[in-house]
Amino acid sequence: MNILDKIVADKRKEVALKKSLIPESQLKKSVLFNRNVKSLAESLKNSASGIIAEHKRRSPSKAVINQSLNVQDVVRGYENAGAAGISVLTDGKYFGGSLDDLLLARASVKIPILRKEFMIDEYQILEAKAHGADAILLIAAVLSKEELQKLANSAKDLGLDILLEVHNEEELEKSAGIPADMIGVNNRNLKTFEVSTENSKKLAKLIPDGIVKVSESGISNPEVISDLRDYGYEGFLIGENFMKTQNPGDAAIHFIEKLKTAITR
Ligand SMILES: O=C(O)c1ccccc1NCC(=O)[C@H](O)[C@H](O)COP(=O)(O)O
Repeated sequence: MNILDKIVADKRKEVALKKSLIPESQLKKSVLFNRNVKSLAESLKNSASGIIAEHKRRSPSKAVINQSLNVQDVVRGYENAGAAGISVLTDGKYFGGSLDDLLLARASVKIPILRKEFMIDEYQILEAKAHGADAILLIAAVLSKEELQKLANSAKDLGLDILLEVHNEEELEKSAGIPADMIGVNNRNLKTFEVSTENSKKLAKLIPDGIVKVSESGISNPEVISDLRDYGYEGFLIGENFMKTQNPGDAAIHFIEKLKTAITR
């Protein structure tokens, strides 16, 4: 079994357990459930940086990245640096995240927040809304077309933006007709962990017009963003490059300063 299949198998068990403890009716009582969400896609379109900065403590590909920081300090630093949005990993077992991280992030920043999670059930979409997310992630590699449609409808009913993640042409074809606000091309192969930003360039022309293009993973250099903008990308998801430092907010400030120079050259 590859790591992605293992993560999803664990997630199915986790969601089943949670459902038995916290009914959907309780999630809908959260004060955040009726909050007006903000559009991450719109924020990316109107942003100078286009950066979605991620809170990521560890990962299957890198083990520990940074476990010593407060989520609120990290996300405030990102907002202050000029990020268009925040991504919060909520998976506990493989990424060291939690729904509490999402709540703390929500309480700390005004910019849109993506719940970065392996979504396999509509229950998790309700959870995302109840904990203050503005957008959710759907990963084409782990969902059938029918599942994608069902989860996307559920997100749209709650007013949440959808970042639909693909890694190859086949997944992009499967995603046709799904009401995504953003298509994210993952530069990391989630089965082998190989990373290449060339993947974003390869798939760019196959993404339908009108959908915000996001390049995800393995971005550590502003020149890469400058290059990907020429392929129509408006969003750039960056985790490890910021989180591996002692001050991710400062790292984002320096990155965005260099990005401005790279873009104007
Ligand atoms: O990051 C991993 O190792 C990983 C492994 C398996 C499934 C998902 C994984 N990452 C989730 C992400 O999509 C990234 O955290 C995100 O794109 C940021 O990537 P990076 O800038 O390379 O930290």
